[in-house]
Amino acid sequence: MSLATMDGAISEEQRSPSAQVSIRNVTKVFPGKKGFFNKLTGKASSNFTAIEEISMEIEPNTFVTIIGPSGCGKSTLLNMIAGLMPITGGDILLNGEPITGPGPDRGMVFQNYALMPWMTVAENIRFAVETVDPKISAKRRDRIIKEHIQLVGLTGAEKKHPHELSGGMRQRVGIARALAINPQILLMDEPFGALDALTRGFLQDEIERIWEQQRKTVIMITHSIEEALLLSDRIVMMTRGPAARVDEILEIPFPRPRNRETIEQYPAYSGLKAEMERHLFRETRAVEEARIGGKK
Ligand SMILES: Nc1ncnc2c1ncn2[C@@H]1O[C@H](COP(=O)(O)OP(=O)(O)OP(=O)(O)O)[C@@H](O)[C@H]1O
Repeated sequence: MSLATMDGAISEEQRSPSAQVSIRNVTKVFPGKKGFFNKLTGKASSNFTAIEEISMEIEPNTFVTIIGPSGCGKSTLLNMIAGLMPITGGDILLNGEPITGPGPDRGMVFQNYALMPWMTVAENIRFAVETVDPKISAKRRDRIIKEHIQLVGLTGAEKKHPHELSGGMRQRVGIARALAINPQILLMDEPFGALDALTRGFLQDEIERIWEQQRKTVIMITHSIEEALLLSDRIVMMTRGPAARVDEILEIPFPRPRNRETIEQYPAYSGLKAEMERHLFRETRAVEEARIGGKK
């Protein structure tokens, strides 16, 4: 990934010719409501600029995390990369082509798992595989399902339904389903946010192990500084909203495979952690101050 400027703009020479994802001056404005009440009062609620002129280039096989204060627009940005939400201004390119909607080149993992409750583990994965490739042979499909259930450590749970699984196991299904369509990019929106600390740690280790095997490009949102430092090659720190921007992009130099027990011993670890803490405290404090000021 290259570039990170306070004003978000990138010049031609900063643009990476090898970028897999190019986010160029992207802005998202949510339109104000024009409901019945607004018609009666003659007042329309004003438009809301969530993010403004965000730019970054992401090279293949990099693990990128996005971190920033609550409500700054992380999910908005990820949803636009996923093609689930229209872009107001700018472009998001995947391999040089503008993203205009969702596609099998991007697999998504959601915080709330988003599994089909009436389907078993194997059926949830099968559904995704068949949606992407309706003509796939049964033999190949079943092999993909089996391999991905194995990959996330769920062998034996193939016939269980989501309600029979713990949160950690459900998210393993979510990860298997996203990877089973063999996407170029894995998009993860706070994938471990709903899990207890221990399960979260186990799944972080699993993601690190799977990433070592597959080296897919990952773009992940997290609120955890330690999680970002354990998993990322680059950490994108966003400013507070409205009109959130990229403040800085940190390069994470630790060698791989990484291990949570040893990573803290690298000399750069404490400095990077302190920098991220300072950023998040500063941005979150400003959000709180604006909120209190707004209530007066
Ligand atoms: N559909 C929508 N209509 C209007 N405003 C929206 C919509 N979706 C998001 N927003 C606003 O855009 C801003 C960014 O929201 P978003 O969910 O992307 O932030 P986030 O950084 O992912 O938050 P969190 O860390 O709390 O999950 C917020 O102020 C939110 O209220």
